[in-house]
Amino acid sequence: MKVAISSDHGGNNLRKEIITLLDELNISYEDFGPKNDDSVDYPDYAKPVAEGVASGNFDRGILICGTGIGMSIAANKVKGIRCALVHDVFSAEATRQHNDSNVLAMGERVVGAGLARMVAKTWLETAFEGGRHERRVNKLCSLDLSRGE
Ligand SMILES: O=C(CO)[C@H](O)[C@H](O)[C@H](O)COP(=O)(O)O
Repeated sequence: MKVAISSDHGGNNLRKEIITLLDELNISYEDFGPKNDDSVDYPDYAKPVAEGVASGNFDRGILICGTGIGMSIAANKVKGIRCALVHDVFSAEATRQHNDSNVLAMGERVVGAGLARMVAKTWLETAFEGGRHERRVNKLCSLDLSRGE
């Protein structure tokens, strides 16, 4: 599995924690920054991760900002992205099993590093269940087409 990861300034510390987790799990990744703590705009950092996943260059994406909300809104505007904003382990498992989410968003100002690591590990290690959920995910994908770009 190859993961793309980025944050804004509000998620820099948690991004570093999650990168440590990816190293521990031997999961390959590309870090899209930012490279310092300057204030930046989250859509600029969501874009390369979401587009990298949508294009197939990466299997999954992880996005972190202060709340995770801005990053999740931005990512879900990219066709093919199912970004889940998650701060608990139950939802991390459920969104992989039921939604086949391909991007995880978290907020550094919302969740502690210990729980965020558990959320990310669960999300990375849980498989999509398929079955009835596949029909629903296909309907999600068809909503992309109805945007009429
Ligand atoms: O997009 C967000 C809110 O939904 C993120 O939490 C951002 O990190 C936040 O808006 C950044 O705020 P700041 O006051 O510029 O640090």
